[in-house]
Amino acid sequence: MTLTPPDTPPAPAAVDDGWRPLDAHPVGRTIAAFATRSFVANDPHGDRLRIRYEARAAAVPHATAAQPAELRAEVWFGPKAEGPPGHAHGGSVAAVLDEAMGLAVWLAHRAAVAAHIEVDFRNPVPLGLTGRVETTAGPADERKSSVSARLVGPDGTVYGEATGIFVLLGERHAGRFRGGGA
Ligand SMILES: CCCCCCCCCCCCCC(=O)SCCNC(=O)CCNC(=O)[C@H](O)C(C)(C)COP(=O)(O)OP(=O)(O)OC[C@H]1O[C@@H](n2cnc3c(N)ncnc32)[C@H](O)[C@@H]1OP(=O)(O)O
Repeated sequence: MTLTPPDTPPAPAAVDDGWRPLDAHPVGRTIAAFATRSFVANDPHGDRLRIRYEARAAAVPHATAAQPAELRAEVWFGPKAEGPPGHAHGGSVAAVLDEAMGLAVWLAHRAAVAAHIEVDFRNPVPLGLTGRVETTAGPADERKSSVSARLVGPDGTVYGEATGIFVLLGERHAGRFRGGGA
């Protein structure tokens, strides 16, 4: 007995496009551990934001102009992300884009913090949307990397676009961004 009607075309063979969960990569494991504590990603079962990162091996560990780092995420905006009625708060959209850009730079180069970001809100994000964040981190000089990101819906709608300058952490920042908390 088959559950497939005879006129249904066979499912296309799965194509391995190289994307893996972030923690499947050596550098990505450290980054994924950081993300379990971060403002954006720390509540994967909550009602605000749920986000899952993936990376492509070719991007790790050093991006070049010809081969930029590729980190992407699937993100869900839940009811507690509300800003305008029924829609996501701009801060939640900006935070998602900010974090994804930071992690993309980290994946491509090393840990970095945002020095400057710009966000364009292209369309209001309906609560309940599951969208995709795509990032592109280019090459870095000794101190910084530029990076861009966008949030796209399943139908191709672009909800937000961002660019950023991320400063790579080095000796001069020793102690400034230590872990901790109260
Ligand atoms: C294991 C590790 C744990 C930590 C992990 C953290 C991961 C986080 C993951 C992601 C989380 C999500 C992400 C987040 O939310 S990160 C959180 C939000 N960001 C911050 O809290 C950062 C606060 N700011 C600072 O601490 C300092 O200002 C930094 C460190 C950023 C720079 O101070 P520093 O004294 O070090 O730098 P510099 O002055 O020598 O400048 C260096 C270069 O950068 C250029 N520049 C500087 N500022 C700007 C600007 N505003 N626009 C354009 N360009 C700027 C500058 O011209 C120079 O370029 P050049 O002259 O070399 O060409």
